[in-house]
Amino acid sequence: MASPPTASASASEAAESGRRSAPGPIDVPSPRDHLHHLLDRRDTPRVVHVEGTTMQRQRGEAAGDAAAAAAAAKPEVKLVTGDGGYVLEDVPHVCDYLPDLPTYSNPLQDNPAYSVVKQYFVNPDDTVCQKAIVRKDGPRGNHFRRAGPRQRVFFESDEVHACIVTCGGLCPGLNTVIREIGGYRGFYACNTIDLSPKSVNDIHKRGGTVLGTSRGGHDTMKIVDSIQDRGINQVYVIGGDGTQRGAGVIFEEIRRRGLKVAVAGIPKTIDNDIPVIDRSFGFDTAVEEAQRAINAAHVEAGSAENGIGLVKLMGRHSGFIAHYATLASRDVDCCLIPESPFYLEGEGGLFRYLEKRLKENGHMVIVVAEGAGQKLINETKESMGKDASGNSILLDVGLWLSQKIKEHFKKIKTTINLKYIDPTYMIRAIPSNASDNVYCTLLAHSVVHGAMAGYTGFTVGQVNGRHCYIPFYRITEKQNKVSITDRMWARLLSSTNQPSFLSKKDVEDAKMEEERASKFFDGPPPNPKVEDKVASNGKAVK
Ligand SMILES: Nc1ncnc2c1ncn2[C@@H]1O[C@H](COP(=O)(O)OP(=O)(O)O)[C@@H](O)[C@H]1O
Ligand SMILES: O=P(O)(O)OC[C@H]1O[C@](O)(COP(=O)(O)O)[C@@H](O)[C@@H]1O
Ligand SMILES: [Mg+2]
Repeated sequence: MASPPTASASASEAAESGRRSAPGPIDVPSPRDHLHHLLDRRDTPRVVHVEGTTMQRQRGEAAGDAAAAAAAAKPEVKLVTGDGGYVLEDVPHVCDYLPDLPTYSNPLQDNPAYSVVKQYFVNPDDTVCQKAIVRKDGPRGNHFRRAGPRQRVFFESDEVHACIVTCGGLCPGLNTVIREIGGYRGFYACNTIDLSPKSVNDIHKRGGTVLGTSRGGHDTMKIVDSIQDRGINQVYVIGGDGTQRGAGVIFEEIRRRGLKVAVAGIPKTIDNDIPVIDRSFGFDTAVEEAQRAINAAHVEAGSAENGIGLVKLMGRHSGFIAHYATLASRDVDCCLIPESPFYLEGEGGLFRYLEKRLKENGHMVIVVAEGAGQKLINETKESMGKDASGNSILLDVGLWLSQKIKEHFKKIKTTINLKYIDPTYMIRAIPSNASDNVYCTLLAHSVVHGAMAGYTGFTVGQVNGRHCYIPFYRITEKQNKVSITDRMWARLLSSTNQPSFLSKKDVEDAKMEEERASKFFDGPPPNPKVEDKVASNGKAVK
């Protein structure tokens, strides 16, 4: 097993030195506070804290009673602290609960294709920092274990009996990931397909998933029974936040049963709503494909008097596709996303802006993310309940908005030509583009390397351009959202010239909220206050 990085200062020393009182309305975390945030997460009561090279495990399952079993079923936070406010949020390893497993030399070293590589195996101590921007006097911050092939592996090739499962909505690139992981079996007897190099040969050129997908129906005990009965020892789970949550529960049950089974996730979401990682696969493809719909809307709008082209794009809670598709297109006059509430009537409202834009330009294009304006719609329509996975079913903002715009212009006796385009399912059903294909391939390789090395209970992800292994709880504890207080959203506002729909107070509230969230979830900030400085020996610098 990979040994954690050495640290000259003890965590308690570093933690003690970092403690400071809250200096203002926004409490900037010291390294100690940050550690406490990690340790105190509601759903993560069990902690394995590693100082330097010594692992100290604090686990309750040995007691064997119900409380201990319940505690054992909760996710575990595995921390390694080092010099200068360094924190590694490590992932579980099969050796954590099966300490005496044999290891084997990685068969890849005999692969002629890789013989030219200078240093093929990654150093087991390599970690990837979560925040790319740090200051010389700031803490080094949060890190994740670097992905890649290890010299020693915990599974012999012949012994591997893997399964792949895809869940949730479709996303371009699913088949590429399946193809690159290689093929094995799924969970349920009447619902599995055997994959072979031949059968997966050209699936990356097809949209959808050759395995099929579904929502709901997660039954942890049945799934783990099935894994056990079939002798599966590597489980690859491709899916979004819901799926990764499900994978976390499967992993906990597998650990409770003491099975030598690696459970690894590959984050899938066209919405790009998974936190921590740079972007999710399929997102790039979706933004590219959305251009076709936006172009069509622009052509339609530009060819009619007072033409309005309205395009709905996916994005349940996160408007990234709409945001980036708008920025890429430059033909869009207004982009509406779930993160930025808007209103229709009055000064600064959508209708005034539409009237102005039509007067100036004779036509316009609006892009709306499917989760935008749901509160507004709910004022007049009943909610649609939940899907089988428990996600709220959204009301169609595109149809609603089309109706509202038509009613408004009728009221002010202005003739308009509105064309509504909903390309959502067409976008997510296409195969991945070249860039996503390469991304999926590399993610698939990284996840297999992790499982072979015995890591488990992790999701593979790209952070600051490097692949790493991220504990499940980090991926599922919050959603990645468009930050309406950062430069990227400002760039969009300046490119479309649309109103921000936000009052000064809304902006202040949004800033406070985002700062609070990043304090809790993202680790120490790059610019801690002077009193929070920590020297390389872990002592506070005054
Ligand atoms: N908290 C959870 N525990 C166990 N399984 C879950 C949990 N949340 C979602 N799931 C399961 O994960 C699968 C996919 O979830 P869903 O929300 O539909 O898609 P996505 O993974 O794309 O977000 C479903 O089968 C759902 O039942
Ligand atoms: O109609 P469906 O198939 O339930 O999917 C709709 C949802 O699926 C998505 O495409 C992806 O959502 P998930 O990542 O949760 O699967 C959303 O953008 C959309 O709201
Ligand atoms: Mg989801």
